[in-house]
Amino acid sequence: MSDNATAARRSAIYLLDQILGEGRLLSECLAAGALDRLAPEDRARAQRLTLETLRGLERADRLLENHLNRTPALTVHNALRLGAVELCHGEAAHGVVNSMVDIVGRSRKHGRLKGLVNAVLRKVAAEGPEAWPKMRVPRLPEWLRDPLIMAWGEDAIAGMEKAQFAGAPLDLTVKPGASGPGEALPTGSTRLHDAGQVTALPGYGKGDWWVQDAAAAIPVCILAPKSGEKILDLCAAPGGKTLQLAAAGADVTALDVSETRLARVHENLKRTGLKATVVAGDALEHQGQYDAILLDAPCSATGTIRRHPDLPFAKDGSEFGELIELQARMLAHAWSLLKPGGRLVYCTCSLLPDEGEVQVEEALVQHPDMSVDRTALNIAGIESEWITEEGGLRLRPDYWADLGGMDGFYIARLNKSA
Ligand SMILES: C[S@@+](CC[C@H](N)C(=O)[O-])C[C@H]1O[C@@H](n2cnc3c(N)ncnc32)[C@H](O)[C@@H]1O
Repeated sequence: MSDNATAARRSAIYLLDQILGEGRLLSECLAAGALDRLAPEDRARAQRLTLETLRGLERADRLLENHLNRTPALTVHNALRLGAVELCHGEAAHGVVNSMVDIVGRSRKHGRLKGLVNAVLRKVAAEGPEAWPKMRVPRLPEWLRDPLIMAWGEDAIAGMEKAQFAGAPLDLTVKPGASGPGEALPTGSTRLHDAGQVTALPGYGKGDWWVQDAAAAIPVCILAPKSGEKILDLCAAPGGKTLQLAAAGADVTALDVSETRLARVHENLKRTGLKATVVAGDALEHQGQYDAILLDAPCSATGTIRRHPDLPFAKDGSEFGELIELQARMLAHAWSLLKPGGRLVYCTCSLLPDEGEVQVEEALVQHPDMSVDRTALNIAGIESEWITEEGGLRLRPDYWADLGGMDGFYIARLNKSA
């Protein structure tokens, strides 16, 4: 057992404690420096272990409950869950068990439970790996599963859960005229299934491409930016769509309320050699007149669970009402910043119709000079059955099942009368 492997496991258990016990998102823990003390490869390992444990949590709990009389303290439970997932993924039993016994044994509060950890994990090592693939695909929690079933039906949700359990490959958007690694997807992004370290991939240093889920690259294709146009990217950070707009030669203003997240936009622009005016500010207070606007509004992010399996555990849906209200206000304000004859793309990485289809239906009632442009959806790789009644585009994680799925998104192009 290497010290590094144990350090990564200890950090993964800490992250699981934060997500499952404190309701914090993994991204928040990382931004707060949770893994800063680890070497880069151990940091990557701790993150991978955390994500794998969350994806397999339901199965791990089922295996563990057979050997536990009562649920232990959260941190011990998380050590057992992590151990169970690693064992069932084929990791050598002695390394995993010794490491978890060591971690729990060193805890002042829980050290006396190291015998229990040893005994339980040995039983899981004996029977878990064979049982694991026969267990059901882990389900979303009911607070999210129920409204999604109402919206899309049981079969679709089962497909989404399968995609979420499988996790996401790495998608790249390649700068026009450059090339990038990976296989080409129908919409033009490229995809790698075993990417490894992103910064080591060819073209990273030259800024030939950036990481962006294939679904997240579609809104800008639908906006169809033209060289020289004055375009506002209203909620821009970390900047994947800003880069697409800038790469098309548009005169881009990239605005976001979060200074911390805007640092990523600056980094991305620098690496790719692309240009945009970056503004820190509230979208609701911004002024100006633009040829085109991209509104990638803050949302529940329920379309990104393939990549962020912490979300259903850290959240409970209680703040979604406020987000839905904010989206409506942002859309109304963005509309006032659009020149007559201009176009706006509204999008969210959400699976909830209230953050997509319903927002557009309501905006159409409120703005007589607004119309949905269905012809703008006529781009490579878009299937006609993904187009919604009101004329938007609904993308779901269960689409492209054979290719490795895509993030859930809602996208609509709205044109303003001249
Ligand atoms: C879905 S993310 C944007 C992702 C980005 N468009 C991209 O492609 O990389 C939503 C963003 O909205 C920002 N945001 C939230 N409230 C805002 C507000 N009132 N004004 C401006 N930005 C806001 C958040 O900081 C977050 O970066």
